[in-house]
Amino acid sequence: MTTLEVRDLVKDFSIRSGLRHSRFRAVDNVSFTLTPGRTVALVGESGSGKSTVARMIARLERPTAGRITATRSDGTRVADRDYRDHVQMVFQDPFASLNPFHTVEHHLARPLKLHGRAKTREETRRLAEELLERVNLTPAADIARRRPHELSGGQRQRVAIARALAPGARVVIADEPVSMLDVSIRLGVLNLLARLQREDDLAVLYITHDLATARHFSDDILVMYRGRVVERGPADEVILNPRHPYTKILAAAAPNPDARDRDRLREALGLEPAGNSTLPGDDPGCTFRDRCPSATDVCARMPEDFEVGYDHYAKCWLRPGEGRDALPAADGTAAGRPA
Ligand SMILES: Nc1ncnc2c1ncn2[C@@H]1O[C@H](COP(=O)(O)OP(=O)(O)OP(=O)(O)O)[C@@H](O)[C@H]1O
Repeated sequence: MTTLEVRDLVKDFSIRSGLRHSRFRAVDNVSFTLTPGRTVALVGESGSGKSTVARMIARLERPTAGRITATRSDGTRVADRDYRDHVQMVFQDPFASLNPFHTVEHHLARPLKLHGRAKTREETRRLAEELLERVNLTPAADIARRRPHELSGGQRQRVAIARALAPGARVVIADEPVSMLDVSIRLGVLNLLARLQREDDLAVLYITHDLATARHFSDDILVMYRGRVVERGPADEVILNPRHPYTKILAAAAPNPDARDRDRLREALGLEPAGNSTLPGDDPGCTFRDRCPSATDVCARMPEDFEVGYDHYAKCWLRPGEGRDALPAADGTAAGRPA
């Protein structure tokens, strides 16, 4: 079993427009832990930084600051060279993630050999077919011989899931794994991920726009807005009892604010297109304050994570059960609150 700890993760990108260079913070001090047998959903609208977090965990992007540590159940830290045996990724696009020139068997044989799980050709074939059966792709021998274009989108995503499990991974990062699939087959793929998670006691990070499936398939939810986690807590709590004004609006825009509905959602939120205004080194205050119906002067300062329920935190100056009048004074003291 493997636990993945993400601490104070930061990613700054430099952007060039003409002769001007500027930097902006796409991920701002994000922390969470993925533990065996649990799913954490990372939700938020397009551009909030979810994929950048996933790409840093998958080591496709180098963090500007912070650390990502994988630990075995005996407490030993997973060395860099073994990291990919433990942590694997399922990408959004099953069409782009498989090589059109290679058979399904080749896609599975490679990680099996690379990570030392199979030595002989026979063993590799047997393990590849076992993996295909586990993801309900049967008859496995027949599927193994096919190339990606001979498979449907759902079947390709199942191959991608089998490939993620091939190295024996115990942590799976699923970045919008069903958003490019036909609506009718999405649940099937999510149910498959949930079954594999139970069977292998996987630690899963499920990245999505869809609050309904986040609630159904996750134990905990993290809500991201402009690079920051603005609310976190048990899935039911966050969806049924949202505390951050942004989560409230997202929850109200549910049931299905998925990729196809992004523009509609943005419109509903009154948000400008994806993009962060957070600059490295600044205290830009609450990044939601320009849209927030409850914002006051104090929101010019960045709020801490306040505990708003059991294991439930919101990065907002508003306290549980308190209204607009109960916000603290601009210096953050409780002076503005009623006696
Ligand atoms: N390589 C890059 N260079 C510059 N900016 C980038 C780069 N990658 C991502 N960004 C920016 O970082 C921000 C966060 O992007 P990210 O893809 O992580 O968001 P997201 O929440 O996953 O959105 P989506 O759901 O659309 O994938 C966006 O403003 C994006 O334009």
